[in-house]
This record gives sequence, C-alpha cells and structure tokens, in this order.
Amino acid sequence: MSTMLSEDRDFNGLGEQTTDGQTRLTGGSMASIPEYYAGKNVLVTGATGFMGKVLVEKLLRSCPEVKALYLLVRPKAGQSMQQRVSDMMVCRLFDRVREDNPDFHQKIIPISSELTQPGLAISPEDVEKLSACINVIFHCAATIRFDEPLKHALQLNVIATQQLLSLAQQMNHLEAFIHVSTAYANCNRKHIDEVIYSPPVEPKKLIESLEWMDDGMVRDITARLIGDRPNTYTYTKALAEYVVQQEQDKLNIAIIRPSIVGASWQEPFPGWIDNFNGPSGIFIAAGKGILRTMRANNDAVADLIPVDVVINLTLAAGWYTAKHRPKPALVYNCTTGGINPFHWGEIEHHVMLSWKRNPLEQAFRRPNTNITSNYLINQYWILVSHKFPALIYDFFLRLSGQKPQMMRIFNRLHKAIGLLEYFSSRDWEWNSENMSMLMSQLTPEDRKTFNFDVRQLNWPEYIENYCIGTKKYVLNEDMSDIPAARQHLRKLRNIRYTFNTLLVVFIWRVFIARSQMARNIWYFVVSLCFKFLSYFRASSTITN
Ligand SMILES: CCCCCCCCCCCCCCCC(=O)SCCNC(=O)CCNC(=O)[C@H](O)C(C)(C)COP(=O)(O)OP(=O)(O)OC[C@H]1O[C@@H](n2cnc3c(N)ncnc32)[C@H](O)[C@@H]1OP(=O)(O)O
Ligand SMILES: NC(=O)C1=CN([C@@H]2O[C@H](COP(=O)(O)OP(=O)(O)OC[C@H]3O[C@@H](n4cnc5c(N)ncnc54)[C@H](OP(=O)(O)O)[C@@H]3O)[C@@H](O)[C@H]2O)C=CC1
Repeated sequence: MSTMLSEDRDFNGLGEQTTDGQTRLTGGSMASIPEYYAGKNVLVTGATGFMGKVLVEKLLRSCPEVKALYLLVRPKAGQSMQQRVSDMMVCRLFDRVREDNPDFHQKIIPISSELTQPGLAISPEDVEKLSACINVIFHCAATIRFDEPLKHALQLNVIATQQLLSLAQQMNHLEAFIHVSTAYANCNRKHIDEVIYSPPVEPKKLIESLEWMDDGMVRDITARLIGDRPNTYTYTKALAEYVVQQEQDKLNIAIIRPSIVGASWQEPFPGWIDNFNGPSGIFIAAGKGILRTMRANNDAVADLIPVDVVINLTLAAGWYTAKHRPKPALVYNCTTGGINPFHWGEIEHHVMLSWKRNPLEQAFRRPNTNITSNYLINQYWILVSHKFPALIYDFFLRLSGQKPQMMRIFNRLHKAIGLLEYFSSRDWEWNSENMSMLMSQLTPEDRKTFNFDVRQLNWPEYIENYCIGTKKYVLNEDMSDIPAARQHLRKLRNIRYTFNTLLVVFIWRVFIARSQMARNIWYFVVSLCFKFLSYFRASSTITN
C-alpha cells in the first residue's frame, strides 16, 4: 500500500473538506508548482505522443528542479526505445529546454514497456525501481484512432490503464495519479458535467466476454456495443474513466478531459504541432487545395483547446491533487466552448485567410474550402470538386506514364473526414468549474507560468499560428518559400481561367451548333450587350 494512504489527508493545514466532500484551499503558505515538482520522480506514459512530448518539455523547462522523468516507451518500427527517446529529445520542441539546460537529457530515464502486454511488459527490476521512487504519474498513452478495432482499443485504453493503476498501488511514495481522458468520452450526452458517468457496460464483464471471441465476432457486435457513441475510442475512454474512478479510495486521482487538442498557443512557441490528427489534417488538406467541401455545422462551437493549455492544466492538477488529495477525485473538463466560444464557420474563414497569406508549397488547387451541414450539397461538391478533378489529374498522370494517385488520396481523405464529421456537426456544453477553481488556487506567478486561462485566447491569431505551425513543423516547409508558393497559386489561377474559357468555348461550339433555340438565346444576349455598350458610349459622349 502506498504511503499516500498512510499519510492520509495531510493537508499541511491548508485545506478543508467541503460539504460536497471535496477539498478546497483555505490559505497559508503553499509550495508553488515548480517548488512542488522539485526533487520529484515523475512517470509519464505516452511521452512519445503529441501531448506527452509537450508535457515532458514543459516539466523540464518550467520545473527545472524535477529530479527525473521516467518514460514508459516501447521499441517501434525497428528502433529501440533508447533511440526513440534520443530522437525525441533532439526535436525542435526541446530547443528552449536545451538552451536553458544542455544536459536535460540526464533527467530522462526511458523504461521499456509495451502497454498491451501483461504487466505492461516492464522488467521486474524496473518495477522495483519505479515502486521505490515514483511520486507522480501522468497517464497519457492511448490509441486515439477512431477506427481502432474494439479489442485493441479496449486492451490499450482500458486494460493497460487497469494495469498501470495496479502498478501505482505498489508505489511507496506516489502522491498523484493523473489520467488523461477526453471531453468526448461522454459525447452521447449534450451537457457534460465534471463527474464520472456510469459506464455503458461493466468493463470487467466486457473484457471477459471479448476474451474468447475472435476478431470477426467482435467486429460484428461492435456497433451494438458502442451504441450511441460514434467510435471505439470514445467508448473505451469512457470505460477507462470508470476503471480509474474505482481506485479513487486507494490513490489520489484526477481526470483531465481535453476537447479537440490543437497546436500550441504560446509555448514553447506558438503553433507547435507534429501530427495530422483532428483538425490539423483538415487544415492541411484545405491549404493544399485538396479539400473543397466538408460536412460541419457553421454555427456549432468548435471546441479546440491548445496543447500547452492542456499540459499547463495537467501539471497544475498534479500539484493540486498531490497537495489536497480531493475526494471524490476531481474531473477537469478542459474546454473552451463555455468560456471563449468560437465556431466552425469562423474557423473555416480564418483558416482560408491564413492560407491566402501564408500558402503551402505545391498546392493541388487554390485553397477554397466550404463547410456545409447539408448532406446533398456536400455530396454534390464532393463529386464536382473532389472526384472530377481527381479523375482528370489521374488521367494526365496515366498519359504521362506515371502512377495515378489523386483518387487514392481523396479516398483516404473522405475516410478521415467521415470519421471526424460527428464532432464538427454537433456541439456540446461542458461544465468547466474545476478548471476555474484550479486557476483560483494558483499563485500569481504560477498563473503566468502555467497559463490555462483561455479567456485570453485570440482565436484569429491562434488559427493563423496553427496553420503556420502545420506548414513549418508537420510539413517541414520553409517560410522563405512563401513567394514561390504564391507564384504557384497564381499559375493555378491562370490554369483555371484558361480551363474555364476553353470549357465555355467548347460548350458554345457543341450547344450553339446544334440547337436553334440556343442560337437565338445567344444572339439575344450578344445584341443586348451591344445595345448596352452603345448606350454607354452615347451617354459618356453627351456628358463630355
Ligand atoms: C477549413 C475546414 C474547417 C473545418 C475543420 C473541421 C475539423 C473537425 C475536427 C474534429 C476533430 C474531433 C476530434 C475529437 C478529439 C479527441 O478526443 S481524439 C483525438 C483525435 N483523434 C484523431 O484525430 C484520430 C483520427 N485519425 C484516425 O482515426 C486515423 O488516422 C484515420 C483517419 C482513420 C486514418 O487511418 P489510416 O487510413 O490507417 O491512415 P493512417 O495510417 O492513420 O495515416 C495515413 C496517412 O494519412 C495521414 N492522415 C492521418 N489523418 C489524417 C487526416 N485527418 N487528414 C489528412 N491526412 C491524415 C497520415 O499522416 C498518414 O500519412 P503518411 O504517413 O501515409 O504520409
Ligand atoms: N489529440 C487529441 O486531440 C486528444 C487527445 N486526448 C487524449 O490525450 C492523450 C494523448 O493523446 P495524443 O498525445 O494526442 O496521442 P498520440 O497518439 O500522439 O500518442 C499516444 C501515445 O501513446 C503511446 N502508446 C500507444 N500504444 C502504446 C503501447 N501499446 N505501448 C506503449 N505506448 C503506447 C504512443 O507511443 P508510440 O509512440 O510508441 O506509439 C504515444 O506515445 C490520450 O489519452 C488521448 O485520449 C484527449 C482529447 C483530445
């Protein structure tokens, strides 16, 4: 049993139990966040992922006295876990930490772990080491794929979480266990409070039932199991929350529920992003001129949250949980919609403006994406603006002896969009009182260093930095190439004008030559134009 159980409810005289059973600060001198993490050993899962990396960077930069970060990492794609961690530390995200402390890598201790294996595949020596020293756990690892087969999503998002909780209970000095969930775990509800809702099914029963089923059988029953949730991701994340909640009497737990995590707002620099997930892939496809239409509700709230905001809140929640040990465990809905709302229609507008100012290289067409909630209109534009140009382009590729590729790209894009549409066509109301409560507990200095006050977020500026971030950090394009990218767009515009003119001439030739009525209409239009021109010339001669 961990010492945090034996040290039960030691609030250093700073906290008190409220009527709802939660703990609130009552004053007194209290360690700041960096002071709290000083000398602490922190375990991070999912550290090679998007959010994990930002968490590791922020902890090293803003809590420089942290003792060590133990990262549970698996070997992947022929790379050892040490190699993967070394590669991660040389990435641009860590530039600022490197400047402050070139030896920061000494604080990072990779631990080999495959979360889908029994015992998380951690060696007995490592288990012993971790049990003896870890003070705080941040559990970020998960499969975030929307099309993950249920068995695998369950294995990673639920069973691995269960196993990590068991490991946590062996840790002698554990003070906080912070679980990263998603604001969409309960997306089958319209209003989502900061509570853990009853799970759709008892996880233990589901795990036992799926154990004996083969993949085909599981596939057949998946839709019925997930019910009114859109995918296995949100379903298994809901189950994971319940599994975490079950341990709240034994561990000091907090659950963070971010909405759609986007590029960084301020730290370590604006616009940092390293993947195609969520809106990033959509923004890129729009910037490349590939995406012309998408189903989304213009007036629905686009609940994007910058990754640095989520990480600042997560670290602050670690500090608060360790210091105050709130019971029941606190859930933090980490969202922007209720505080500083922005809508999909506005996002579309600002993304388009941004691509006009800072175009991507080698665009397929000039960026012009429109979102619509109308299914038929969307299908029409898919046909006209996606499939038709793709067919023409592939035809020319074939003619020039190259492999056709555009249709394949569009098929992948349509699959991705199909999976995201659920989230861009609806909106939700999240209660985020715990986020505000936590902010009120920070010292003025911590409030600046670990800023998660999204009221200050200027959306147009954020979206512009986000788009630039995808250009610089996801596509590795150079900002100095923008004039060439603009030149390319001008070329595309000229091609389009030429194409349209040729099309009109072609239609004219075919149509006019064959139909007397079309000829009559054409002569009528031409004579009207002549009459208008002569009237205009005559009236300008009189006035002169
Ligand atoms: C102007 C417009 C404004 C409106 C804008 C509305 C935005 C509306 C966003 C809502 C967003 C909700 C988000 C909920 C928030 C969470 O709680 S969860 C976090 C979000 N999770 C995700 O976004 C995961 C979604 N992705 C997936 O499930 C899988 O990647 C997909 C989409 C099924 C694709 O699977 P796949 O075919 O096996 O492909 P995968 O191996 O993943 O990738 C293949 C290639 O496509 C690229 N790719 C992956 N995803 C994408 C993508 N989305 N787009 C383009 N390329 C992509 C990959 O980088 C990869 O490239 P290569 O390395 O081959 O060159
Ligand atoms: N991104 C988003 O928009 C949102 C994310 N979240 C939540 O935030 C958390 C982090 O998400 P994000 O960083 O975006 O996800 P990523 O996909 O970028 O990262 C996932 C991490 O989990 C690790 N992982 C996956 N499978 C295994 C495994 N079998 N063994 C060991 N490690 C594994 C990955 O390691 P590896 O590099 O080896 O694959 C990676 O480090 C998740 O819990 C997610 O549910 C919540 C809301 C929105």
